[in-house]
Parts: sequence; structure tokens; C-alpha cells
Amino acid sequence: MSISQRELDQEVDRLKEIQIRIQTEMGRLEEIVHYRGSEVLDIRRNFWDEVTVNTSDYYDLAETAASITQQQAVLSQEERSHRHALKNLRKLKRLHHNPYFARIDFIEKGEEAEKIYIGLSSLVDEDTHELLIYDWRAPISSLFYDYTPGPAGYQTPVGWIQGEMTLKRQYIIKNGILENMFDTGISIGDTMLQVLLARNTEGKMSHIVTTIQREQNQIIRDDQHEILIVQGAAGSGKTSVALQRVAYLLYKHRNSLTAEQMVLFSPNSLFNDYVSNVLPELGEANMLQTTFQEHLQRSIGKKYKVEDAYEQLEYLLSASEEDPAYLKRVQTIERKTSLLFMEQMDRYIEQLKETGIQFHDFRVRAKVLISKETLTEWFYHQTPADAPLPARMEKMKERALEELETLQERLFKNLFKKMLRNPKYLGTDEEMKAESRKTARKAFGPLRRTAKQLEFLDIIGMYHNFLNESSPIQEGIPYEDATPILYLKAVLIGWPTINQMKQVIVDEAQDYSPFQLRYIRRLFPRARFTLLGDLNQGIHHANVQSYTHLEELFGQTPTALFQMTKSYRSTHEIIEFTKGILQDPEPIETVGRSGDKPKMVAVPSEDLLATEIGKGVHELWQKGSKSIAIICKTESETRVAFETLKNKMDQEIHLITKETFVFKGGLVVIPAYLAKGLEFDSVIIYNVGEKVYHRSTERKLLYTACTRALHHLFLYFTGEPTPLIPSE
Ligand SMILES: Nc1ncnc2c1ncn2[C@@H]1O[C@H](COP(=O)(O)OP(=O)(O)OP(=O)(O)O)[C@@H](O)[C@H]1O
Repeated sequence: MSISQRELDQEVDRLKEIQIRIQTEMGRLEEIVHYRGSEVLDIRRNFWDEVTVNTSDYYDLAETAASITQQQAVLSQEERSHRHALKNLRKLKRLHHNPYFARIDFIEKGEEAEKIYIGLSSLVDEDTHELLIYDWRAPISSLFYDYTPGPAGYQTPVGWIQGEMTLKRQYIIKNGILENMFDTGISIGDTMLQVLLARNTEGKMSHIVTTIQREQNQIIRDDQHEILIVQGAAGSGKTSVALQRVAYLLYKHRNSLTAEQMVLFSPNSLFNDYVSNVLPELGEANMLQTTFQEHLQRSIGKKYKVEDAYEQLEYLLSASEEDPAYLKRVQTIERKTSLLFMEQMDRYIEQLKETGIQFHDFRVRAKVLISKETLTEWFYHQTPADAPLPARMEKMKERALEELETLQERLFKNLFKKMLRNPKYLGTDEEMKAESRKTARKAFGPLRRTAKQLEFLDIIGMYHNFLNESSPIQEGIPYEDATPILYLKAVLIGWPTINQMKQVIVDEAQDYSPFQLRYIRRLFPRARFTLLGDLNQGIHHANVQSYTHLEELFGQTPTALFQMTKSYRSTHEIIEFTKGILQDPEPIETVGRSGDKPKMVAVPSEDLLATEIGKGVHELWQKGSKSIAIICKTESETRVAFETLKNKMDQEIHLITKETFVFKGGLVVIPAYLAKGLEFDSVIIYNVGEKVYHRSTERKLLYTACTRALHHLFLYFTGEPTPLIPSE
């Protein structure tokens, strides 16, 4: 739709006017920040001058205390005002160069037409209290995301507002200059979205608030359901939705929810870095970010090393399918990740109430102080059989600490006696007593800690007993055993209290096993959950297979299942090509952006792969790519590729392994499972030869790798191409 020159001039004028207001307000706030800042410093420096200190009698003491309290109150009031002004100033600085990105004109039934400008945060006219810019998260801003011009409505805390949208306009404002604007007609698609999607990507993920789509907006703003499950095709914006949802919830519940009460489980640390800019760009603090692996290792403790999920995967991808050890491992993994296994554990734990509990001896070097038999005897005879297990363990702790106290007293007496007899020690009896007491206390320190943390419970021993296996875990815990071991521990001694967590977000949820998901649910009993995943991209063995399964896992509470089927990342050609890799795909649609067809390149021999890929990289730079990933199947293939490629490239090339924590753009070589969740202008699959990808379990991995591409996809192969890619 064409926009008249008059309208354009009006918009330019308005933008100028808003910027002047922002500048004026910034100036005012800068003064306040400066003034409050020096006030705070002043109060801190002269704190004691203002306090009347008199401690001669009770009344004076009380007066002194009151005076300190009063002075503290003044200080925190000043600090609060300072923080508030600083926060507002930062907000204005963000708005200054890009105050808003959209406008809608809306006529509420029975009211006058209103122009609503929407930006990253709101701006109020201090004098008239008029809202000059609405925050994108305000209820009314929903209109922009949900409707095209025509009848429209939105939900407010007091009910539904119905009316008519007469205009929907989007702006591209850069460095304070209005570069372009588009009006959306009833039938015209989202021009702005197409412009954004056609761009090249250089680095970390960016926010999408200027072009959130209706299906995404629904998920971002859903506050009704305690459990949200999102199936989203590759590139449909799951991670984006998760992050904008965090920003939305922080805005909506700003008086009761903080960033520390939200946690995001992401696939790996590299990914954490990749997404780390989004919330700060939106003016919000990042929520806690972690990986399940990190949780496992931290909870198991330093004594044992938990195998990495990627090590497990590396093994499964590299071992021969005929190897009996491989087959056994696959079976074991399938068993230990199932809910059936959890039920079997529950039965075993039930039994432990009567028999079979195991402890470690309390010992100092070789000397046993409290034997495991004694501990077992205490458990079954001195703790109430009908009490819950954690309560019984609490009793055990008390009992052990008591016993340690007695033993420590005995040691003290012996030491003291020895000192008295030994002419080497000089000093009064009292001094020697104190010395001996100190030595005894120190000697018992580690044992007391063991008791307090209930480390005398032999969790691993019981786990082995349950499995009916004799070989005890030495220093490494296989990935598939780590969660069951922690589950056993939690049920026996009580779940760690992570109750303050109100929102838990699990990205790549399809890579968790049913056992793990149920475990996570119990870890955060009071939290609301957002689980986002794509069954097409399930790369781990025995992960969740269906959404009914997921719903069952989280059941009971209000649960909603959303589907996002449009893929925003890749061109139409790449999407169609990658669909062919899947056998029974979840639905995927394109948003209509077109590009080159993916290219399969046959290479006569492996020695020539690097040279050919070098040429491909060159071609892709020429086409304007700013980020290129050469994706390999495993870490070992990645290392080989990196070594052979690094001398063939004119540009710098980065190797990415699971030890890489910082996301780098440019040219990278990366294993497929780490490329998960990331995206690049161009993707090169290192070798899609039949010898490399042939098992059906590798289908989803290959799919995941190919769907990382925005604009171009090149696939190289030696020998025959993989049968997983249908020939045209
Ligand atoms: N509404 C939108 N407007 C503009 N860009 C969008 C929108 N939704 C998604 N995108 C872009 O599409 C790309 C894919 O988004 P994102 O990584 O969130 O998808 P995903 O579903 O998590 O993908 P995957 O599962 O394949 O890793 C990103 O570049 C994102 O910025």
C-alpha cells in the first residue's frame, strides 16, 4: 500500500518530536542520577555522623539502635531512588535511536480513534500522562501481533475490548532516522518479516519483537496454563518464543516475579552464549541458564565424573551396529530412561523401608568408628518404621552426630591424658585441655560434614543392588545412570529445595528421556513449565517419542499443547529438501522466501574433500554469506575435517567442540549435535556419503544439521550418497 508524502512527513515530524522529548527527559534523569548518586555516597561516608551513639545504659542503647535504623532507612530510600532513575535512564537510552517499530490505529467501540505507537518499552508524557509509546508487552499491543486491519480485540485484566483496527504500520528506524515504513493491508503479507528474514546473520541470536507472528504471540502471552508444551518445526521460533515469553512474564508479573526465579535448561553452554543477548536487548536481565548436564554433575558431586550426554552419543554414532557391546548399551539406555524403570525403582525404594538399606562406615583412615552394620541396625531399630524415608534419614543424621560427639569427647580425654603424661608439653591444665579439645574437634570435622550431608548413605551401592550388578561404579558414571542415581538419592533423603523457582523453561525438550522429565518435574514442584521441542530433531536414544507421552508426564495440571508449523529460518527450497530426509515428519510450512536449491556435490575421493569444500566456502562468501558452518557427524570427524581444512582456507576457521563456551560467527567446523539450536547463513555438510550416514537413527541428526541453514546448503559426499536423502 502506498503511503502519501504528507503522511510520510507527518511521521518524520513525529519521530523528531519524540526524540526531542526523550532527549529532554534523558537530560533531566541524568541530573537526578548524578544528584542521587552523590547523596548515596554522602550518606554512606557520613553515616556515623548522623547517628547518636550512646551505649551507657539500656535506654541510650535503644535510642542508638533506633537512630541507626532510621539512618539506614534514609540510605536505602536514596539508593532505591537512585536505582530507579538509573533504570529509567537506561531505558531511554535504548529508546533514543529506535523509539518504536509499529503503529496501529484502533477505534474501541463507542470511543474515539487512538494512535498506538509500539516500542521496546513504554514512554509516558510526564505532564499529560499520555502514553506516547506502548511497551510491546502491553495488552493493547497484542492487537498488532494478532490482527490485520478490520475488526479486532484484545484481552485486558478487566475483560475483552472489541473495536476496529483502521491502520497497521511498521517502521524501520535506524540511528534515529526513519528509513522505511510499510502499511499492512487486509491481504498483504508481512513485508517487514520478509525483509528481516532475507538478511544475513553474523553472530548471536536477536530478539523478534518487531515481527512476532500470531501463533507465536499466543504462546508468548499464555498465562493460563501451568504447563505449556510446544511442538515447533525446525526454525519455527521455539527458542525465540521461549525468550520473548520470559521477557513478557517479567513484564506482566513485574511485582512478583524476578529473573532469578526463572530457569532455562538449554542443550549446552555454547547455546547459552548464543542466546545471551536477547533479553538484555529487550531491557531485561537474563534468567538463570543451565544445562541438565551441569545439574547432574553438580548434584553428584566431585567424587564421580558424570559421562557427558555427547560422549554417550559419540559412542552410539561411532560404534558398529553389530558389536554386541553396542547392542547391550542401546538396550540398557532404553531401559534406564523409561518410566517403567522409575516404577521399578519406586518398588525397590519401598522395600528399603524394611530391608536392604546400605551405608558406608564412618572411618578415620583404616579405623572404623561407626560400622555400616551399626548404622543399618540404627536405621531399622531406632528410626520410626512408618515415617517417610527422609524423616528417618534426618533421625539417622542426628543419631550419627550424637555418636560422633561421644567419640570426639573420648578422643579429647585420651589426648588430654597423653599430654599430661608427656613432659614435652608445658602449660596449665586448662591450656592443655583447650588444645586437646581443639585437636579432637578438628579430627572429627570431616566426619561431621559427612553426617550432615548424609554422605554415609551408600547410594551407588544400593543402585547396584537394585540393578543386581556387582561391578561397582569406579570413578565415571554413565550418562544413563546419573539421573536414576540422583532420583534414588532424592527419594531417600528428600528433594533439594529449589522451591523459589517459579518458571522452568526446557528447550530441545525432545532430547530428554521420560525418566529425566519426570525427575525435573519433581525437582521444581511449584514451578510452571514451558517445554519446547521438535520430535523431528530428537537425536538422543530413548528420548520422548510423542506429545501425548509428554502430556502424561506432566499431566494433572492445566496443560496446553501448541504447534508451530511455519519455519522462518530457511528458504522454501531448503525446507522442501530437508523434509525429504524425514520419514514421518511433524508438519512444516515455509513462509515463502525463495533461494537456491541445495546442492549435492560428488567428490571422487576423501583426499579431495577439503579442496572441494574450500571452493564451496569461497563461493558462499561470494554470495554474501557472513556465517558458514561445516557440519560433521561426530566430534572425531569434526577434528579430522578441521585439521585438513585449516590449511586450505584463506580466512580464519574455528573448531567447535563441547569444550567451546563462546559462540563465534564466521567460518566454523562443528559436530551436528552441537550445531543444534544454532543457525548460519550457509551450511556445508562435510560428508553425506553412504558410509557416514546410513542408520535410520542418524536420520534426525542429518535433518537437524541441514536445517541450520538460512540461505544456502551444500552437501558433499564421497562414494555413494546416503540413502537417507531421497534422490530426485
Ligand atoms: N516472528 C519472527 N520474526 C522474525 N524472525 C523470526 C521469527 N520467528 C523466528 N524467527 C527467526 O527464525 C530463526 C529460527 O528461530 P529459532 O532459533 O527460535 O527457532 P527454533 O524453533 O528454536 O529452531 P530449531 O529447533 O531449528 O533450532 C531465528 O533466526 C529467528 O530469529
